[in-house]
Amino acid sequence: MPLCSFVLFQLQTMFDQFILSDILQVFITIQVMPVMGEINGNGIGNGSDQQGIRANQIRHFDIKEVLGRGAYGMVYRVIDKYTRKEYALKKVVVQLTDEGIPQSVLREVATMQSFKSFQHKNVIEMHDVFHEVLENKHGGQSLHINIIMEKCQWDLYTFLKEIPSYMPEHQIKILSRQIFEGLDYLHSRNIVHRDLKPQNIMVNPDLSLKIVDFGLSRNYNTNTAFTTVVVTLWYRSPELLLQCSYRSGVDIWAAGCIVAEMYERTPLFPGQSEAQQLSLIFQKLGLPSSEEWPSNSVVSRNSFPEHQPLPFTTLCPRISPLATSLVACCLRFDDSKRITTRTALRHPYFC
Ligand SMILES: Nc1ncnc2c1ncn2[C@@H]1O[C@H](COP(=O)(O)OP(=O)(O)OP(=O)(O)O)[C@@H](O)[C@H]1O
Ligand SMILES: [Mg+2]
Repeated sequence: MPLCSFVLFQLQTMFDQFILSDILQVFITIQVMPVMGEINGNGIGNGSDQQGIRANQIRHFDIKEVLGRGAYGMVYRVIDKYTRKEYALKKVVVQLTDEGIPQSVLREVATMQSFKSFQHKNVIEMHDVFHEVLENKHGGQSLHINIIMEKCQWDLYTFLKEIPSYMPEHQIKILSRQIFEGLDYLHSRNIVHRDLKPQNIMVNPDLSLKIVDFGLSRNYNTNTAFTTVVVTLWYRSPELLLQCSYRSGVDIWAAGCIVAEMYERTPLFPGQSEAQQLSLIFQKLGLPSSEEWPSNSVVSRNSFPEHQPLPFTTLCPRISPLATSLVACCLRFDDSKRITTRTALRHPYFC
């Protein structure tokens, strides 16, 4: 099937699950931009940007070592051969079969494209996205999506693992504030990250912090209920685990877990299955009352034993009283009572 018909087929079959702006973005990205690519190298960009990347092709970059791996992509350190600037290249390889391009990849491309116009110090700067269609050894074709972004030093997971001792509170505060500032930027643009976790938060030696990996992001409207199973288990909020509708509160829950983890250097709720994750949350924070239990939950409250909340000093012995107060506001069972990014940034913890 020619690539353009294939992409149109993809878009059609995804119509039910994909919002219109995503479709337009993906259409522009996959369908229209290759034409521009012929004129302008193979770039899905405007050929050059303020940072000096020209009509982009992979041969314009020296590919160095692997910086990280994810579900779909490998991330490499690369050097622009012309400007000698260093970047991170996320390469997503998609086999072009009749099964089609994974929706999450299309979503990430669309989101990353829209992020080219967004600028925030705590959200990774995306310089360009371009693609190549390559022949496989056995005759098939694969689509290589190359995302050029600013390169950071560590992800927060590696950072917390490698620092020799506990972080002083003033440093935790610097990092925490930036998580909320990055989220505030995303939420104010109706983007819920949905997969916030230490692996998706980059840290640099000057303690600047950037949120990455919008593979599972999606534009949302206030009343939209999404499909579930998106946030990595340990940082997954109760409404996701109970398969209820959710909004930006899922990121606030994850942020609360991450702030606590920065003090303890160990995850707050390290569940191994969805059921165990819920049990662990209720064992530590107490079983919510029947009034609080969502009426549309697929799991009954009776499935769990009664638990009283444990004091935070037991859960997180290293956390300070003001940090406890902020984390507690992030970890409210009812997402409508959870703190917002705006209010969190005015919390006395940050004053
Ligand atoms: N800009 C960057 N600078 C340095 N390292 C990075 C950068 N972006 C990502 N990494 C590293 O690569 C890892 C994987 O990146 P990323 O989260 O973007 O991909 P992913 O998890 O495959 O995404 P997806 O959820 O779409 O599968 C990160 O956890 C991190 O260690
Ligand atoms: Mg990731």
